[in-house]
Amino acid sequence: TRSTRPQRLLGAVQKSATRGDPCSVVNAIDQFCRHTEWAMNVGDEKGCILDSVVSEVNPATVLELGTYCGYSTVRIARLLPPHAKLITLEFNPDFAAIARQVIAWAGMEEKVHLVEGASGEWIPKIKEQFGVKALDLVFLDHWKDQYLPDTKLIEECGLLRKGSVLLADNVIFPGAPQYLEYVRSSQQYESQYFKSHLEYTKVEDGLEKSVFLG
Ligand SMILES: Nc1ncc2ncn(CCCCCNC(=O)c3cc(-c4ccc(F)cc4)cc(O)c3O)c2n1
Ligand SMILES: [Mg+2]
Repeated sequence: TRSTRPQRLLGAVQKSATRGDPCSVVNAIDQFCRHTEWAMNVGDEKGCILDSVVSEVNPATVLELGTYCGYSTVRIARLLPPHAKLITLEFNPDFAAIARQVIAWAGMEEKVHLVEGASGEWIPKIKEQFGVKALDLVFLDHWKDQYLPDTKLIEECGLLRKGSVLLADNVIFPGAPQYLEYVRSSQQYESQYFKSHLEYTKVEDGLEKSVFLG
């Protein structure tokens, strides 16, 4: 039977990237998605904005919602200090299976906990399961209509502290209008839009960075 797009993306990583070199994994995926087959990774252009936010926050604990093939997981993990933790939630077992291999190829297993399951089910378990007191950075890249309910759930679970940063992908395309309205109008957040493009295209998209004010 025909391979899947995630399987072909993993093949490109195993063919072109160096084991243990996260930058070569990121570059191999970008090359593949730009020149061979588009895939819904945050990509290189928005990825540079992601890098700058991760470097600025220098997080000890990161939550990623929506792993897909692990591109942004590797992109974030490569910038984290040795004992920092990245918890990434993936709903789709086939995506999770590929992401584990991409993360392993990059040599990032130590810093990454990949959890298979729905965000709504797992967010309430994070404190006890991972001994997390607060999330320093949340990267939202899962179902766009889940961004708002999951943000409210993260607040209700007491997972944010003064200065915690939410960074949301695709706020323009496919779009997360209700989420944008919420973080931009709430007194509890200081929001900033980083204009960019949908991965590997000329279509406008961007990232919204929202600092929790407590
Ligand atoms: N609740 C829960 N918990 C955990 C979970 N893990 C995964 N999921 C389900 C998420 C499924 C993938 C989400 N990502 C996207 O849909 C996405 C799409 C495009 C795109 C597509 C077609 C176009 F023509 C143009 C742009 C581009 C992007 O950058 C995207 O991120 C979960 N859900
Ligand atoms: Mg995305």
